[in-house]
Amino acid sequence: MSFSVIKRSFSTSMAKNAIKNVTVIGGGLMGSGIAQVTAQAGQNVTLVEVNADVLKKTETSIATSLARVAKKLYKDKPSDGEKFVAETRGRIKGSTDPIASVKQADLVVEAIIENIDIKHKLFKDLDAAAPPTTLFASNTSSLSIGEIASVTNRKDRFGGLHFFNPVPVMKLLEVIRTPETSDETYQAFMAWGKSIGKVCITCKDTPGFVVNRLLVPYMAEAVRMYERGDASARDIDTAMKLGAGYPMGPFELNDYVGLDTTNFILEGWHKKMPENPLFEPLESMKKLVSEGKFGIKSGEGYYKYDKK
Ligand SMILES: C[C@H](O)CC(=O)SCCNC(=O)CCNC(=O)[C@H](O)C(C)(C)COP(=O)(O)OP(=O)(O)OC[C@H]1O[C@@H](n2cnc3c(N)ncnc32)[C@H](O)[C@@H]1OP(=O)(O)O
Ligand SMILES: NC(=O)c1ccc[n+]([C@@H]2O[C@H](COP(=O)([O-])OP(=O)(O)OC[C@H]3O[C@@H](n4cnc5c(N)ncnc54)[C@H](O)[C@@H]3O)[C@@H](O)[C@H]2O)c1
Repeated sequence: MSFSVIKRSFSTSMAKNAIKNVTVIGGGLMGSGIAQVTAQAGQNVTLVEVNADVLKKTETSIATSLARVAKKLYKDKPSDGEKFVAETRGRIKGSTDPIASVKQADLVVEAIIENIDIKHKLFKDLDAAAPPTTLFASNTSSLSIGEIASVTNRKDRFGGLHFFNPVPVMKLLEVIRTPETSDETYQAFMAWGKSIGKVCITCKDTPGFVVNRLLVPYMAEAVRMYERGDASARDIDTAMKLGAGYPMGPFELNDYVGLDTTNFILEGWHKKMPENPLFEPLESMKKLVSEGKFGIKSGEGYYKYDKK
């Protein structure tokens, strides 16, 4: 079982909303979901990872997720579900060569580790390799889009496309424009978001955009409550699910998002805004991250999980 190779045609004008060939860089929690929903919408996807082993894992997680989607969409006709899965997977091509992967891309969505230096290095290379018409977007949770774009020569064709985990289920897409993002690019992002079935909202290039600016301090406050010994993690989770109607409690959500990601977010914001107590990094989270306990993806975080 392997990703198929797709022949693709290059479109030159974004004005017709001709995004057909999308390159997704990073196939972790988010990149795999972004590749999946894009392929589900009938577009060709090249998914780039660091090596063949990670690509294999990405492929497995997309297959598992697609099977869940097919079960729901085609519950009365499983054979159509199988066709849907095969066709969707057939539109995704795996690659370990970021430079080659952007040569024919209409849009590049970056979903690699939340680290400005690593994102800068990647975008510098991609900017030199991609056609000038290619639009670039970052799925960053917390970094400034303008700062990420600063290393490229296409700041007018750069913006934020911030998805939510799990991407195949969460309907929202935050579209972030910097002062330099052109109207044409912004319109193309909004149209593309709609084309892959998302509801788009617009936000300026501010820390955390809309959702994370509210959600991350909430998750951090829950950890502070636990660190003070006010209540157990389990009871805080139960409280927020049964008392506030949240689908997951804050510790379940931290483990789901990835403690490495939340920790990166808090450390980055704290460095930039040390006066804001909401962004103070968390001792228990830093310790778990230093032990490689990132949450569900590593098998342990605030809770323990069965390794699949
Ligand atoms: C930090 C970042 O920058 C920003 C973020 O992403 S912040 C995080 C945002 N995300 C959240 O807040 C998620 C909160 N949690 C939830 O909404 C829900 O718990 C959940 C959707 C993850 C799971 O829902 P839950 O009812 O507990 O479990 P489950 O029954 O397994 O899943 C519900 C449905 O979603 C589907 N589903 C869940 N995960 C899926 C996946 N990865 N792929 C495809 N389908 C999936 C299931 O198949 C199921 O479908 P059904 O209703 O037709 O049976
Ligand atoms: N986890 C979330 O809930 C969430 C939600 C929205 C946005 N984000 C953002 O999305 C991005 C990715 O987060 P994630 O949770 O998917 O992380 P993740 O750790 O699950 O996946 C990141 C993937 O990127 C790959 N990678 C790293 N460097 C690479 C490179 N140079 N080229 C190709 N692949 C590379 C890694 O091998 C890894 O598989 C981050 O910027 C994060 O802040 C995360």
